[in-house]
Amino acid sequence: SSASSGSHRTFDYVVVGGGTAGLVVAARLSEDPHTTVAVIEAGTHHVNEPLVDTPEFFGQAIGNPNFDWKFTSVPQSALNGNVVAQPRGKMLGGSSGLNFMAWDRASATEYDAWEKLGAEGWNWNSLLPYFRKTETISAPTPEQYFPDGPQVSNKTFYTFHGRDGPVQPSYNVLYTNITDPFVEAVNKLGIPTNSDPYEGNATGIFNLEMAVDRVKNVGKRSYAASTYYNISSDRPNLTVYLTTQATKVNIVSGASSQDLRAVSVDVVALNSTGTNGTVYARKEVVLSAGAFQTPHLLELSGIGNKSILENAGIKTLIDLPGVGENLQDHTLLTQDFEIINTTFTYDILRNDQTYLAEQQAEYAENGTGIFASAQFALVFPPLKTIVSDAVLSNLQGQAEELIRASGLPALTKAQYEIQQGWLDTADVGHVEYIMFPGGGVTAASPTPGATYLTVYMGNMHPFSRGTVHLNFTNPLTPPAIDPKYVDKNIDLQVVLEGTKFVRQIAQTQPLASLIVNAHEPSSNVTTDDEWLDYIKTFMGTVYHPVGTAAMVSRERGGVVDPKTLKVYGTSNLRVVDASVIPMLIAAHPQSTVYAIAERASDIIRGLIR
Ligand SMILES: Cc1cc2nc3c(=O)[nH]c(=O)nc-3n(C[C@H](O)[C@H](O)[C@H](O)COP(=O)(O)OP(=O)(O)OC[C@H]3O[C@@H](n4cnc5c(N)ncnc54)[C@H](O)[C@@H]3O)c2cc1C
Repeated sequence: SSASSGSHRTFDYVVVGGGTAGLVVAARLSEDPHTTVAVIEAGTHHVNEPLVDTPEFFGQAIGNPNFDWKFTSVPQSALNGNVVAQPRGKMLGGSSGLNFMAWDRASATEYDAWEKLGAEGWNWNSLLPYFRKTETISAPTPEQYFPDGPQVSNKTFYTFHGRDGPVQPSYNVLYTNITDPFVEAVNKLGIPTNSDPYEGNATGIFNLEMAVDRVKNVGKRSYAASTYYNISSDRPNLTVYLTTQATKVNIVSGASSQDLRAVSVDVVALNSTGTNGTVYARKEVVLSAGAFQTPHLLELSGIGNKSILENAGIKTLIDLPGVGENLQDHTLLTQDFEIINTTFTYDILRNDQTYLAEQQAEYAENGTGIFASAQFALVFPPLKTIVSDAVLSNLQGQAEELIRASGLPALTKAQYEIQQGWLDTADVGHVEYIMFPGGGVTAASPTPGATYLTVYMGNMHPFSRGTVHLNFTNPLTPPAIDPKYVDKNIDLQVVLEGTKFVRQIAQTQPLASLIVNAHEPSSNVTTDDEWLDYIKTFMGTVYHPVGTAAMVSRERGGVVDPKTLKVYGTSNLRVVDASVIPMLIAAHPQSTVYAIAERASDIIRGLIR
């Protein structure tokens, strides 16, 4: 039910942020008809909005204030002072409504590392039931396997996948004829096809599930608003405040001198349909505002590093120096190649107006065809597959030096020790390649009539650590986001090696004979210095910030207790979103965020102790 202004603004639970995690928590807590739940969401609910629903339009809502918070980083010193765009979904559904719909998981080792860092109870085995609980998915058909990928039995498939969860991901149904040659070239370079990367080893090259519904809302993005909100929206005990921004959690002394209590949330209307004033929580406040805005709200509420709060003139209620620290993100570098134009690619939507019109009609009629597709192949090689032994040992040396550096925060040191091992591990992807069969996404414009192959490269396990902190005390001013991209030289070097390897893929058969030339960067870019120049000019993000309210021990710099997800020093303020992830994983995070929120909901309901 939608909120009207009025006097009944007290609920058992107030969830701040109706995004990916927030809508899971709201849907699960409101299953009990005697529990009242409010969601405070700054964006609107987009219904029948092509820029959200149509898979082929992925990326087009970025930068549009109706969908995107449009944050930017502070100037990045290792990138010649460039600022890097930091889009975040501003709508019911949050970033699950803005993202590229990739639906994958990391390797078991990477989730188990969270527990090693101190996130007690959070590991592959404890998350697997929640991955399954989130989704309904059909096993791939024989045509949906990549070359050289053995078929997985239904029994095995459903050990690792869900049959009755709200999100409806699916395998793509339309493939271009550049995909198989790309897979075969990657195979030749020692990276095998992985038929089911969802079983705990997510390395290799694989066809992935996409959050595209082909069952219920056929051909549409399957995201938190169309799934978790849809199943709960007509409950009278669930209230959603849209176009309403939370500005502060009000906190008072609690029963014990140790623990403070969150009692209400101040809110500001962003337009005439929004709500001004205060929303009250009888039991708890749950922060699900995402990896940038959750720490921002904590600081605005007096929880954070005392000296940062003092500088801003905010009274410190809980001195918690981990708030807004430990920011980690996957950096992105994009290259494209012109390919011979007898090859069918997504460029056809630019190059063939008849096909475009036919496809538009088919999508409008049936929800099928190229507009229901966003086709990628994902490649997660271990580091040693893409670099020489000499480079590997050099990188290991750099990691060792980083570990020995004095003044390293305890959490970072523990992470580095794990990451150093991963430099030489077979079951952890170190970089990611995303193959998109089409062009038009690099800085160089496509030539009319030409066809392209795009390869995005991401660094999965960076050593650089950034911060997000309040900028001004005006709560409506965005926080200062400083990801410190490639701040550590080892990251720059991994990106350099990873980027150069893309050329190697392009030079390997059967792909090589389909390539006309390197388009962006052009084949003039060959030396390391030229590559580094390209990297520093064009580095962006895969949009995966995590870690800014980490669930590790307070002594280690944690912000929430992993057993309860309660903010240290409070009895009833929890964080449930990507902020709690203690260390990045080699995967796109959304399916993991949904699983975290499912497990968190069981913790809040007392089903896990
Ligand atoms: C452009 C883009 C592409 C991506 N591509 C992929 C992909 O292909 N696959 C993948 O797995 N992941 C992808 N991701 C990442 C993934 O979407 C996020 O990791 C995930 O959705 C984060 O979930 P969350 O619940 O932490 O935050 P969000 O889903 O962002 O939710 C936060 C919510 O809180 C609201 N909010 C924030 N502050 C306030 C406030 N003060 N008051 C009221 N409301 C507030 C926001 O409007 C938002 O709705 C992408 C992200 C982006 C931005």
